[in-house]
Amino acid sequence: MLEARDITVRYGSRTVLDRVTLAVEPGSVLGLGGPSGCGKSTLARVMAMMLRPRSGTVTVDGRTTPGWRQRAPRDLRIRVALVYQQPRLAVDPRLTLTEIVAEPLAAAGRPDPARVSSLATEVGLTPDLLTRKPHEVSDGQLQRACVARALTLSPRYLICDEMTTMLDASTQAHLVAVINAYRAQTGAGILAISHDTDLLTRWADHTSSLGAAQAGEA
Ligand SMILES: Nc1ncnc2c1ncn2[C@@H]1O[C@H](COP(=O)(O)OP(=O)(O)OP(=O)(O)O)[C@@H](O)[C@H]1O
Repeated sequence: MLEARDITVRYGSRTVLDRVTLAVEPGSVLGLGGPSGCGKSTLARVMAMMLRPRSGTVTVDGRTTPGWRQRAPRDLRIRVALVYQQPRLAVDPRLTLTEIVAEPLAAAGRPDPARVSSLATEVGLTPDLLTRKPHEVSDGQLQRACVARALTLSPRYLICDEMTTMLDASTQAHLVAVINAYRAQTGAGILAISHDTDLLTRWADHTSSLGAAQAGEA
């Protein structure tokens, strides 16, 4: 289970999350909705151990992270992958799509071109696209690369933060299908964050909502 417990986050004097608790079960899709600005992306970053909360804990399969960002143990961090809403802000513009997909494997010191190639095929990237750089492809094509990149190290949990909001319906359907297949094969747990209640109803086994009250002043 990926569990956030009693998470409180403040930006300056503003409390964005106030003792929020949320758990993602292995093998299931938890949908998380809530109004714009209520703190969904903030919670996603905390659960991926990329943002240190003011208080609260994140536990991955029974292990509570002792630190955040680089201070979280690497083997714990790579259990949780995050796909962002805006792929252009999530990639190095100098890299080709192949290099983007391969990044986590390269960083781990174990390049695996066969895995990169099979993930690229799964997400629907053709060989001609793989040699291009981000400015030469569409948002949908780039997001396909970001989904493949998120799966390279076989995370136990995948957080999709408004992953398909900027995409056309067919790319959205394809990427949701890829993630569902990954979940079925591996038993991974998915946190699907979206303000699109139709998408969450179709995709998630359970849904939860961060209330507007979370966005109050401290
Ligand atoms: N680094 C930051 N510094 C200060 N305020 C921030 C920071 N990041 C987010 N905020 C503010 O915190 C609030 C919650 O932001 P967050 O992105 O987590 O909400 P959200 O529910 O994901 O919103 P949306 O659905 O619009 O993406 C917003 O008011 C946002 O402006």
